[in-house]
Amino acid sequence: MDAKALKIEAARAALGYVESGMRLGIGTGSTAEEFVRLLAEKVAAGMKVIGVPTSERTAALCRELSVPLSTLDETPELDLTIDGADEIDPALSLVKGGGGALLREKIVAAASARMVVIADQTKLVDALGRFPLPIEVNPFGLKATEIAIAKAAAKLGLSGPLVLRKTGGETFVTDGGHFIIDASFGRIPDTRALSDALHAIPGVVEHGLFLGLATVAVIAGTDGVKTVHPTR
Ligand SMILES: O=C[C@H](O)[C@H](O)[C@H](O)COP(=O)(O)O
Repeated sequence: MDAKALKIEAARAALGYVESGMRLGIGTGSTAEEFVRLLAEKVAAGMKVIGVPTSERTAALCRELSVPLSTLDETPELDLTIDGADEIDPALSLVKGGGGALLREKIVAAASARMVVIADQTKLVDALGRFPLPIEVNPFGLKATEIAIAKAAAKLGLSGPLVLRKTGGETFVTDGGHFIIDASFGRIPDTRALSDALHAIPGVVEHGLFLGLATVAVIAGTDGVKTVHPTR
């Protein structure tokens, strides 16, 4: 089974968490897109849900497939968010933001009673940090913010390249108008300490560590789909 097929299997299994009448946070990325496609089939068959998309990209796909949408301002409390991840550890701490949507994803997940993460088995890790950590920053004072990130990381014994994300040769700009610095720190032993240190930097808007947000992960592998609960 190829990676796309595994993503579809995880997305299909996550549909089991969706009930008619729910207010849904809808994630971003290739796995979340498979979920949107399957959700659209359920909606066409009569399921009543209202979705809050976590990116303009997801919003466009939902509109194309006639999945009813709301905004977080109109619908500020959600029953469930379904989203992908770049890395998932045994506590269900996540790295997200490979697609640049981490800020809206985190706001939506925090407004949801539950968050189901969908992924193929390659996303499971023993410790977060193999995937570069996306850090969303304000364009103002970019260099100063980068220096502050490096200093904060060094205090925690972390170091590595900080790379301003580009796409097609241009600086990548998030839906919120911010930039992303991808931080290759390697293994992050204390994710909470790094999260707190990054939040203390004024130019950092948000980062891609999702701690204590995911309630369950639905992981598709070559031997089937399994449900993972956080080990705390
Ligand atoms: O910003 C993007 C999101 O955090 C995605 O959920 C994450 O990058 C995983 O994406 P994919 O399902 O394409 O691997």
